[in-house]
Amino acid sequence: MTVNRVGLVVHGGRAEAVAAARAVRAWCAEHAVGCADIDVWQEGARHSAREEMDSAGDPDLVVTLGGDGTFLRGARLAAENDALVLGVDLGRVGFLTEVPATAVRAALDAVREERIDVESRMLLTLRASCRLEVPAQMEALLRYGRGPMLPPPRVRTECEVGGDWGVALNVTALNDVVVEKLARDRQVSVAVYLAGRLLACYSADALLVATPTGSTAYSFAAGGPVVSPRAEGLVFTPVAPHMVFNRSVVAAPDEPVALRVLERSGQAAVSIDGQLRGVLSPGDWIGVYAAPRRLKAVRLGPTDFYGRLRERMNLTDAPAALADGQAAPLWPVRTPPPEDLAHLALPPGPG
Ligand SMILES: NC(=O)c1ccc[n+]([C@@H]2O[C@H](COP(=O)([O-])OP(=O)(O)OC[C@H]3O[C@@H](n4cnc5c(N)ncnc54)[C@H](O)[C@@H]3O)[C@@H](O)[C@H]2O)c1
Ligand SMILES: Nc1ncnc2c1ncn2[C@@H]1O[C@H](COP(=O)(O)OP(=O)(O)OP(=O)(O)O)[C@@H](O)[C@H]1O
Repeated sequence: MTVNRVGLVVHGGRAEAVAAARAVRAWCAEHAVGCADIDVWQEGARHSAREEMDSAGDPDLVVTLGGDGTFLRGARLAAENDALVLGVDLGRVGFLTEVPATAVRAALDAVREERIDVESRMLLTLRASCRLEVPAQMEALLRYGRGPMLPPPRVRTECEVGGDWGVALNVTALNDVVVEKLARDRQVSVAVYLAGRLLACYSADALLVATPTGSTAYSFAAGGPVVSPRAEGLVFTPVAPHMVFNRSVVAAPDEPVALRVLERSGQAAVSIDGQLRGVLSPGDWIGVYAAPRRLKAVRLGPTDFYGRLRERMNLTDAPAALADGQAAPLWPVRTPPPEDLAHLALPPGPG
């Protein structure tokens, strides 16, 4: 895997991330690999993923130095170019990031020497009844948020658009697409369709569609299931629905989840991976589906997703269970697994 150019996305508000960026630039200089900073927070306007990647000289590896938010911003850029993304963990939770800051040079060596795995993760994209835009007066309110907004998503010209099938928008979500109430005091009323069939009409604070990766983010906070990132599917989760049916539904990877704002509902905001991208008025709809494109994430070894879940989410054991005994490993890993277990995902065996 030849890496000719690295794009750096840095959490500029964190000194350790700024120091780690210096280490990446030094490594690139030593190995004659081009390196460009991608300043997604540039003063003034933010740019489309295409523009960011063009001005960084089309990197084939995006390195993020920060937390999960920084990784999500880097993933959006990497997906645009089918580039690899490597997350260096300099955040508060670090659920998505792969390597500690102390291992950044070793990680870059591993990429260069092709001692890595590339994990393919599902991304979501969408079609909408109209182009997504944020009204100009809302920009002023966003100064209470995280700085400048992304430009409106462009229409995917490579797709057939219009007619009953709506406008294909160039958005990719690694975590989730969220439709949420815009006014604090007015829930949204939304009809939800799975695989083209009406599931139910919801009145709720928000409705979200998550990937398996995003199942541990907002969907998890709203009571949704934890889904292995190796599984395929779309998780629909309502947030505070005022109705009896409040469960998540997990759709198959080829089943779209569509959300239509009902006639007398309040307006709704659309967020993609936590970033506000548009406003829906009554009658508007979005259809969310698995993108043909996937994220290519650098892995330095087998991912211990459940270990990370236990550790990063501070999962605690039942007090009575702790009093009743210690959890020993389920199966010994000192010998190769018997034939009937050989096809299963188990911790690495000897050697
Ligand atoms: N109530 C909530 O939990 C809530 C509300 C809004 C948005 N979000 C999530 O925040 C995400 C954007 O992240 P951000 O860091 O830019 O904003 P943020 O700083 O508001 O992040 C929320 C938290 O979620 C963590 N996180 C992000 N992605 C994760 C994942 N896939 N698995 C586990 N934890 C994850 C982050 O580390 C952070 O602690 C959105 O995609 C959405 O899922 C969560
Ligand atoms: N290059 C930069 N210049 C200025 N501000 C920056 C830069 N990079 C990041 N920031 C600031 O840091 C914030 C990033 O916050 P965010 O919560 O997304 O971080 P994170 O990567 O998820 O880490 P954490 O896990 O600590 O939240 C941005 O809102 C922005 O204000």
